[in-house]
Amino acid sequence: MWKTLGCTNQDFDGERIDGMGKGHSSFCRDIWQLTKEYWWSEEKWQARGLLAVNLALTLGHVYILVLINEWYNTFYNALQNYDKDAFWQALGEFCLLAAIYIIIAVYELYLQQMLEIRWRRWLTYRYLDNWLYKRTYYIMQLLDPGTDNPDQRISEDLRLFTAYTLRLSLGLLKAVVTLVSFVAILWRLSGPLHIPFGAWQLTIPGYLVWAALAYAIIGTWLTVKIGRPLVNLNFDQQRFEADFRFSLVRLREHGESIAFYGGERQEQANFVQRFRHVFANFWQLMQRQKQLTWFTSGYFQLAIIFPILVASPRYFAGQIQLGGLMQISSAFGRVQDSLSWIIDRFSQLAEWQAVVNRLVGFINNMERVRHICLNEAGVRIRPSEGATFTAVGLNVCLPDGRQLIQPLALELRRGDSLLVVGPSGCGKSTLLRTFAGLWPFGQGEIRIPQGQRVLFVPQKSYLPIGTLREALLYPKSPGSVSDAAIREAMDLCRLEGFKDQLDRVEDWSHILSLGEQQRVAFVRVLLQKPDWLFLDEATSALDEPTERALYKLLRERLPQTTIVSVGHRNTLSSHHRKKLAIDDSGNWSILNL
Ligand SMILES: Nc1ncnc2c1ncn2[C@@H]1O[C@H](COP(=O)(O)OP(=O)(O)OP(=O)(O)O)[C@@H](O)[C@H]1O
Repeated sequence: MWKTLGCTNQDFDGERIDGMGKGHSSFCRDIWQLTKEYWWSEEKWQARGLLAVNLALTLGHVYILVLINEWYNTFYNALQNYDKDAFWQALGEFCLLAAIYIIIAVYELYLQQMLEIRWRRWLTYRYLDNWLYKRTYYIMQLLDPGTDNPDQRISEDLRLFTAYTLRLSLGLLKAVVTLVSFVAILWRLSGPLHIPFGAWQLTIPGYLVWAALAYAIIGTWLTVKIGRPLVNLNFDQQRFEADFRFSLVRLREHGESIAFYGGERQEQANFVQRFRHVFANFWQLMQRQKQLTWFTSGYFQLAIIFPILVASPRYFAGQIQLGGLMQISSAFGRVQDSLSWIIDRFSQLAEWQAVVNRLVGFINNMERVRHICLNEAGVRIRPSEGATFTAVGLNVCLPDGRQLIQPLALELRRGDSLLVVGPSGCGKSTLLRTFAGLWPFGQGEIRIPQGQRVLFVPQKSYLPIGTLREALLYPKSPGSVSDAAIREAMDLCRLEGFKDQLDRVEDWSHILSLGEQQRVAFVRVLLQKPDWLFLDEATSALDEPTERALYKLLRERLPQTTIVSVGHRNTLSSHHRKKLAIDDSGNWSILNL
């Protein structure tokens, strides 16, 4: 049954990472998918304007480099010719060029960073919207365990993506323009090379250009070959680091429970185990980077003397002066720099590709789980026509397709109260999740009255870190209810001891007892006044008199509210009019109390 519905988490195996082997066209498609929306968004004019200024500065940068290269010729010739006037004039020119260069360099970085952070802000909000939309964050946990650490993707990967995309694409542009400009200069300075072959003579025009091209292309090819495994290694490194960090955060979150159990040894073993992955992967990364560094540093050292070596025959033949030799050396360096740009950036390109894979995988999987839930979920939630809550042929299953509860038919009217009972693990909480539209596994239909307030209260309610007022009103905003109303609800729910602490900022889940946290949930109920209230063992940590008082309060204050409670205690029966009993095999019956 579940296979035809497609509603099982076995449909997902996470995104596949093929690294460089993924294919350039699909990589470009991925980049385009991530990039296009911002440049056509409501921020497009600011973004495009900033990009245009960045492009102009990049081109200006290259132009200044060309002028400085020309300056080499003048300056070294002045030195060689002992020409003092030309020397001072060249120094003056240099000061001017250097001043312009500094201004361009400062604003190039500043405006690029401005564009980076604006783009990151836009993408972060978009990813957050997507992640929170229609409870995608929760459904992903059920349907798509392959998407690891979404938090890291939103905080870290988006930062890297915007930084790399801008730096690498502007860097590429600079490299191409520099290459074209300096190849032209090198060609002009180079002259032909004559190689004698017995009676014949081989003439290579512009031989310095060919030497620079050959040097850089061979170097680039070797670097790509050596550095290719870095793509997957970087991807894994990010994942292992995030897993390790997350396990540390869990210790902090569950510190008390772990301390009661004395689970430090177990936790330590868990940390060590996770850190082993970090270590082992980093070790491989190191080895690979070592190989790459052997190569690249040798390559760059050789690049210092290589141009002088190849241009020296013309110098010693008296065809060029010292200024020409120095200009050749500088131009050769620029050609080689821009061609071997990929060498310098290889590990960044690898990481960039890993980041793009992760982000595209994340956004596609978010869309996929939402699509499945909207179109293929077995349990459909529809608005009901009257003021009744109805479940029709509701078949609740586990993610692997096993049936939990036999097809259920249920009708609840305004003011009704239903207690759901059954042995532990029979599916009571899962039934409430299904009512809330959080559980897509199964079949059937739920009809919920439209435009009415529905509130689900779990055994342990979420308490945000912040003021007690925020915790009491969650998810409403702090200004939405008066302090007088909050204090009155606190009195009624026996939280009067905290009335003067509404502004205290704390992690309240670590301060309030479980019973107090359950009373906070009842304050929320009184303040939010839902029409339909679902309570999942919401009074399990309270003593019986307090439980009785709170249910009495609900009846007095919210007489029209329909209450569905899940619980094990016999005392709960007296607060409800109907009982839904479920057994271990998923059979059910409804009794009047
Ligand atoms: N995300 C999940 N993936 C797989 N199985 C799950 C998941 N969530 C719950 N289950 C299983 O579904 C079954 C029903 O769980 P549920 O929490 O609904 O039981 P319950 O009747 O509320 O139990 P209790 O009375 O102990 O709270 C259990 O066997 C549980 O292990």
